[in-house]
Amino acid sequence: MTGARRTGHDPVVNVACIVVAAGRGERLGEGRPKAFVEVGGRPLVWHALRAASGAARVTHVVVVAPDGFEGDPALGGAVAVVPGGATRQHSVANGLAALPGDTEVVLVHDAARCLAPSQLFDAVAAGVLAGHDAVIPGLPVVDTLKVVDGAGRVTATPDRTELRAVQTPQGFRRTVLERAHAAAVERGDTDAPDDAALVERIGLPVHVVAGHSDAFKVTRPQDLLLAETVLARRAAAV
Ligand SMILES: Nc1ccn([C@@H]2O[C@H](COP(=O)(O)OP(=O)(O)OP(=O)(O)O)[C@@H](O)[C@H]2O)c(=O)n1
Ligand SMILES: C[C@](O)(CO)[C@H](O)COP(=O)(O)O
Repeated sequence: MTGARRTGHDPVVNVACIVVAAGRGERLGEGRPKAFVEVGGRPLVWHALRAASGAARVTHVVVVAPDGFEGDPALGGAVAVVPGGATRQHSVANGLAALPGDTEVVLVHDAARCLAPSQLFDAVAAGVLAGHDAVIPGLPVVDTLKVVDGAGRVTATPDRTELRAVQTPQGFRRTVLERAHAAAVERGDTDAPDDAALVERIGLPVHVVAGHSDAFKVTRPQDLLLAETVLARRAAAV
């Protein structure tokens, strides 16, 4: 989709979404890139692009695709398709390099979080438009977490009320995300866990908003079963 949108009384702001879909999906073990594994009869990336394009505040969608999949029909919902990199961080950098010059806000989204709803994209974008440099969705953790040393001994039990399991889309002021990625390259970092971590490393605050239970990441085979269940629940609700 193209064209800046006027949202309510906001001035026109171009909000681009980079959907990273170039991972191998080794933990899923389907023998093909995870983003092209199907749930509800459609590839994960198709669902992710549908949600990104359906967000009222998103004006431009770039997808980062694995080798050989650049022309796949599932990518029809994206304006631009760019090649993936060796790590997620490299893939995001490739997407960033392909943004139109007038982009002011960037959302970065995992194709693997294929059922994150459009409202979550809008909520994250709204946080950036309200003045935060970086906004990420997060949910409280449901397990007690332990810090464990190399010998298998527990060294700490963090207070889980302070912990969040973070999701995508993550939203940034474009100049901040570009600075964070450039600083990572200077430091020699190549495989950041997420984009917010790169912003933290340049000393800027990252704001957390409520995540969504449907924004879980398809990582292992049982996650496909959950995705099918969510789609069936949605179909039954219409
Ligand atoms: N070189 C990479 C690695 C990951 N990703 C994307 O980043 C998201 C989160 O990555 P992850 O869930 O780890 O996907 P994979 O790397 O495919 O999974 P695995 O580690 O099991 O191989 C996914 O949408 C994936 O396609 C990417 O675009 N480029
Ligand atoms: C970006 C991310 O989805 C935030 O939770 C996550 O860090 C990706 O992790 P992965 O190990 O690359 O799947």
